Amino acid sequence: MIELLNVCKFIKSREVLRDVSLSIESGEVVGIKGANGSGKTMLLRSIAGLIYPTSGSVIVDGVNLRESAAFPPSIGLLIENPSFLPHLTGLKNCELLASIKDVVTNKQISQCLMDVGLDPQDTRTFNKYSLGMKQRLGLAAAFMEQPHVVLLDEPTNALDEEGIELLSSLVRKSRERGACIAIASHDALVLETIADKIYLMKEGALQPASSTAIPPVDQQCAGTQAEEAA
Ligand SMILES: Nc1ncnc2c1ncn2[C@@H]1O[C@H](COP(=O)(O)OP(=O)(O)OP(=O)(O)O)[C@@H](O)[C@H]1O
Repeated sequence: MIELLNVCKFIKSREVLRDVSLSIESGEVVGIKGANGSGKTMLLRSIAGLIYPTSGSVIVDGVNLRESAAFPPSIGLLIENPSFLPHLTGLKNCELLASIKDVVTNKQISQCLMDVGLDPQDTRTFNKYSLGMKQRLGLAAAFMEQPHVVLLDEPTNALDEEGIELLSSLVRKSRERGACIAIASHDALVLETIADKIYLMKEGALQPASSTAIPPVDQQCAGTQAEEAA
């Protein structure tokens, strides 16, 4: 479980997170939307233990990140541009990353590449990948160890329709196995499709997003009739 309590973060006297409280349960997908520079990435970075709050606390799977100076024990991250070694293939890059924890087999890594629509046998090196292929590889790396916490920053960047479908399927499967998932995205439609709850980040403060859903047809008619009557 992820729990943020009254998190404030100042960077050079600028408040980039303002009294943010948020909890994400196991098996829950939380979407975060908001304007450029509103603080979405900062929020994800604080959950990942990449920045510490100036005040307040971030507790991930029972670990208070600031107190223990630790990273969350089981985490998959796609934050900003995924960086890989340019002269290795996608498969080799993932195998190298996986060797750090050594919790997945090469067969599972190949399967994860296929799950994002990449060919594990592709001999092209990362520097020959298209933007969308790079993004897909970033997603494969984030999901390959089946982490309990998954943080995705703009995961639909550069993805085509098929890529977005595959991403949605990976998110659904992770939710089913009980992962806590946070997704920051400008793509409101994708968030509405895959998130259980959606929040709006505004100038560092987090608030529940008002629904942008189209009202049911009968209500639309009622509205039109009322306008006509008036
Ligand atoms: N390395 C940094 N040093 C200082 N301030 C930073 C740094 N990175 C981001 N900021 C500031 O933190 C605030 C929040 O930035 P953040 O990257 O979280 O926004 P965002 O909502 O993810 O935006 P976008 O939609 O453009 O990705 C902005 O005011 C930004 O200028």
